[in-house]
Amino acid sequence: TYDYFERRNIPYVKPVPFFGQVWSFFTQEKHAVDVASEGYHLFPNTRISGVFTLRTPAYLVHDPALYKQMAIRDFDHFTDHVSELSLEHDPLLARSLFFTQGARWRQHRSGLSPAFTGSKIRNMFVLLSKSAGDAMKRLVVYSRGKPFTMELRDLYSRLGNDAMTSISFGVEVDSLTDRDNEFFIKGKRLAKVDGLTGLKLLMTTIMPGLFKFLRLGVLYKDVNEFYLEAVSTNIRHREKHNIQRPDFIHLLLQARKNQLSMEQGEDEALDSVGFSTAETHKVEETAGAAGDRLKWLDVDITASAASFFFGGIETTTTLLCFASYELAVNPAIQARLRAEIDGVREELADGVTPTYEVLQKMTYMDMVVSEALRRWAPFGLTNRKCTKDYTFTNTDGTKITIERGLNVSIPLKAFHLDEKFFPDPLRFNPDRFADPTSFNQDAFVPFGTGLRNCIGSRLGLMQAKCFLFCMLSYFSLEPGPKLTIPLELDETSAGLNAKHGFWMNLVPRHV
Ligand code: HEM
Repeated sequence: TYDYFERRNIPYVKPVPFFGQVWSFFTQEKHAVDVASEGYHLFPNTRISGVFTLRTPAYLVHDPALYKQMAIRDFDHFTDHVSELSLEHDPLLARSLFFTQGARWRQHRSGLSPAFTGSKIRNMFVLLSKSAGDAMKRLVVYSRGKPFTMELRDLYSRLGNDAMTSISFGVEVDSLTDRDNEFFIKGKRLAKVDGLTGLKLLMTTIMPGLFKFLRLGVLYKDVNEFYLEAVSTNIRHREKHNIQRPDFIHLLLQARKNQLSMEQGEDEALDSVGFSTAETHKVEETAGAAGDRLKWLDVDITASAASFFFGGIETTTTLLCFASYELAVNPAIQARLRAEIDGVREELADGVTPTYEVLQKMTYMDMVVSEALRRWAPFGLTNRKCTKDYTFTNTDGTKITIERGLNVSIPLKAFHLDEKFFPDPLRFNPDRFADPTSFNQDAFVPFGTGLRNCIGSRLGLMQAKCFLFCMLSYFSLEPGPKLTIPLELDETSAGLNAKHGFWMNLVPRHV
């Protein structure tokens, strides 16, 4: 078994007998993303390297151009993410876009894409900015005009929970005041990516076969039941009272009636929300799938709403935490961003709540957010399953064939921190994005690339920009006494997190 790569003359990470790379995941000396990306640093002169999970060979892509080629031109060879969840044990996650596969994924993705156009996100943005603005006003009252210290991961996950609960599940909650409301508690369990859930998620990607064999579920049973009940009740209430609200439930109900499509009036000018916006690709449904159309039962609608929550909340919270950390430790960058914010205030009806269009044209905000996504990629590793044998040429001219069924990892974080693509990569320098032609754009992939890229990039970016706008309008950010500088990362978390939290002093500005 372990001579698989030797025979093919492909560099590979030497496995720990029987465990392969999995051993390092469980000893947790390094973060799981770094363990999975180890070959990238060991073998700089190849487009791909090998690794073993238990006794099964898998690949790691080293060349961003190869990732792009696999994800776009040769997509038919890599249509799926690797995890396989069971519909029985994970009724929501197994139906969610990230985890569906084959024809079902195609139906899902092409059905959902019209819900993520610039025009639709702009409509939802009204709910988002209201939720963020109201929360900030409550923080201002709480501060009584004096500086106070706060852990920002907790704060942003509460704000994110409220915004996403409103947008995804059609329910308004206030987790700053009502700290233990059920949507916050269940939302935390839904989007939790560390502890046991994180371990199980990790297993679905590195040992999908074993995970399925053990008949494990990732999400807690009570979480599945809570959201199914909440969304079904919400749907019945809307139908009975003919309620329309610009949120995902509304769009998914339109999909149920076959009325969700790219509309004539879609305004393309709203599609780009900054340099990092993921490209939109058209996904065709396969011929065989047409007769077996997705019916958008309540469980499908709930699963989609839950997947937007699951996919969006941790990632966007992570982006906000690390961006805030960099702003706190780089006061000149914070001052420049604040000057840009103050400069657009007079265009806003109330002088503080940002609009979609105003955020769209803030260039320095975009540079700061792009650099935060580069320096601290919230999603450091993605993957593809090879669905059809794939042959390409390596740097030394030899042909390599990835066999059907093998897993391929893509080290997004390693691309972002490679000095060959981004000189002085550990330095937080938004000015890199002043001229994006100055670097290899294939290597900047915070939302992945190709047909299976992130469907929610517009929403994630707009949410992050809106929260940063509100935060810096009302407060200056300074390192708090408990903040470790430089940040010490939590190597045991499945996501990207600070070991000792993001403790900041929030100093009120008088606006
Ligand atoms: C800063 C915030 C975010 C980051 C950094 C991020 C990053 C990513 C990445 C790297 C992928 C995998 C792409 C690939 O395999 O090529 C992904 C997939 C996905 N993301 Fe996001 N994401 C963010 C926000 C969101 C939001 C707000 C939503 C939903 C509203 C969302 C929903 C999804 C879904 C459903 C997928 C799976 C797409 C598919 O398999 O077709 N994400 N995201």
